[in-house]
Amino acid sequence: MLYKTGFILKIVNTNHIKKFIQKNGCFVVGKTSCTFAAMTRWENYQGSAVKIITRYQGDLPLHHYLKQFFKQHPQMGSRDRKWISRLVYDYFRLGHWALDAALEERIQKAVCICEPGANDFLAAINPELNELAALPLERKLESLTINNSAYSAEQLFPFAQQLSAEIDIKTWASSLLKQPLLFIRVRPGKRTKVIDILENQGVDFQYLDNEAIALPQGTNLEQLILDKDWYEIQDLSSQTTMQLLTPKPGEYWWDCCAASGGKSILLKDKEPGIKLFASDIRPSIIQNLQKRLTAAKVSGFQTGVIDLNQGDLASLLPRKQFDGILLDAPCSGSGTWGRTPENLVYFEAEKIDYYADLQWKIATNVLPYIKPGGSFVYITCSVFAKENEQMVTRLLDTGLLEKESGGLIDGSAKRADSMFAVRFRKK
Ligand SMILES: C[S@@+](CC[C@H](N)C(=O)[O-])C[C@H]1O[C@@H](n2cnc3c(N)ncnc32)[C@H](O)[C@@H]1O
Repeated sequence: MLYKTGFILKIVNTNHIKKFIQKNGCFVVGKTSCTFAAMTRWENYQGSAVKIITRYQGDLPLHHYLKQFFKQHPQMGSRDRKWISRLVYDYFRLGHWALDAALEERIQKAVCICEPGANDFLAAINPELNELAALPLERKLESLTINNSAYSAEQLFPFAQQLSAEIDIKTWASSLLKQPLLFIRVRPGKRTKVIDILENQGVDFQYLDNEAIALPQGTNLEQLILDKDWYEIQDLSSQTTMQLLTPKPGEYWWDCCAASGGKSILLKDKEPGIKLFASDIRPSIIQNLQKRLTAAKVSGFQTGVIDLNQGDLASLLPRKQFDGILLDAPCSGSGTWGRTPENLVYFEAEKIDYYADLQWKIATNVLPYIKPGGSFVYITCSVFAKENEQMVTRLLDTGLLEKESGGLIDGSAKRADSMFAVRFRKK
């Protein structure tokens, strides 16, 4: 803005303007009177958030989009980037509630609702809302309207009809208004070392059951824990799926939608004595998996690139049958929308059928490769019945499987993702 207003540079000392900008965020010229009006740092943040929300079309993950945006605006420092990102993420957390409202109103109310208390942005931009921001979430939701529209869970989350029966829409929708925590899984034998570091560095952490530790979002783990094989970043509910995995030494397991290998490492940590085959649909994904497993010092695994949406897989597999198959299926990801609230706004309900069809095809294509008596673990990070309970019913109807245990893993009260995981036994 400063550099467009060339004539100012002629009449005012440039250092003076630079100092002014550092303090206030920017500098504008009143068009008619030629008097100078200061745009505060906070107005600037709001302006940038409006720009981002207007331009973003949901076609790539929001964190990638923000990264690109900040790359194009290198003058923004880390504090600026953090604040602008917070405003944008809070905006999307409101889901479909009053999407037609003016962006500035919606951003300010989103910050009031989603931030845990009074904050510098609202103090500067809207002190009245800042007073409300200190109240408990329920009180804020009762007292606020956006563009004259009152809050309801169904307005925020219009897919209530599709939810798994165990999920209460009110609790679910309000859980989306809070940013989830960062969870790590401490690798075997590293618990004391990791906890010592976190304590010595004064990190505000919570040690949970098993190997899980909850940390505030934004904790810079890479700087804190230099040994990368001491922990894995893994959501709490994803860690909980470990309870269903029962690999025994010498068994041969197939992680058939392995992505970068989060569950492969989980399997190997649970039972290092298994042999593991990990596959996914694209070579680049498998290259990442190989790097990640090597960095995690995991050995004894083979990999493959396989599209499971096709019939005869036998020639692509390292053996005819496996003791266990883990299918962490491609899904709507709706159980993780607390972390990716942009999907709450851009998701189209027809996609649920697309994923359910794909999950069915993949599951029925891999079933022949499980030994009789072997395990089949089906996992999604979805909260939709069609991808979860209804898929279990369809799989049981094949007559090939018995359900052993599992179901919904509701992470909403723990500020974690929600997942669905079931272990079957092949008859
Ligand atoms: C939910 S992710 C798996 C996450 C992984 N298990 C983990 O713990 O990090 C689902 C994976 O399924 C893969 N996928 C999608 N369609 C596929 C197909 N037709 N055949 C094989 N894999 C597929 C995706 O590439 C994606 O990596």
